[in-house]
Amino acid sequence: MRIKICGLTKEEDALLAADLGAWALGFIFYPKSPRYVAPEAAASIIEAVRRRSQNPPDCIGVFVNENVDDIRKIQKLTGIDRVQLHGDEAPELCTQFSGSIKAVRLFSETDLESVAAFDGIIDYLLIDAAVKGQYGGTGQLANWELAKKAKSSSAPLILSGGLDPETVKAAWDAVQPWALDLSSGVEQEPGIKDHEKLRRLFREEI
Ligand SMILES: O=C(O)c1ccccc1N[C@@H]1O[C@H](COP(=O)(O)O)[C@@H](O)[C@H]1O
Repeated sequence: MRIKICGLTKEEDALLAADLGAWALGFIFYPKSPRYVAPEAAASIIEAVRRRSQNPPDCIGVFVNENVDDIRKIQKLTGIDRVQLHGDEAPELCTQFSGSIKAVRLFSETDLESVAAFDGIIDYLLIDAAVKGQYGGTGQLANWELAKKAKSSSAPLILSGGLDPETVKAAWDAVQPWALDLSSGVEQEPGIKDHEKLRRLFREEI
């Protein structure tokens, strides 16, 4: 099971997720999020993870409708491995970044048409819950039936949205994604991870 742990703001949480075997760690650079982390703080956490982990996970920066120059500045400052574009970014913007993850919220079947436009441009397609007025970190489940249909994309699928240690197995069995992404479902409070929930998650046999 490949797992991304997102919304990290503390070094000890990131180190634990890395030690438990997370495939990727996510840092939210969207100022309106309660999980926002300043780029300087993220840089220090990423440096610690790379120095102290045997097998350092991919470090991913999450952006919402940010401009290309500001994303590049944060990439350079933090050393993130990839960007996750979690807003209304057009395919043209995604072409500016190699190895990107594009998050898509599927409200209905018609939104599947927008997924096709990213074929060949992105490295991973992330399906998140569709909640009007919120870009992510909602704690709501995505529509797994629509997520399954999005697997027709050429990009490997990462399933996200409201997952926690209790729901990951059902999500994995139902959608068979390439990876799962968890944030609020392994928190004590926004931005602070619950170590017991993280341990329970990685004990799940999927
Ligand atoms: O976590 C946030 O606050 C956030 C804000 C804006 C865009 C994305 C955000 N997080 C991403 O949302 C999904 C699902 O989160 P959850 O498991 O439902 O809490 C995940 O990919 C986070 O990276």
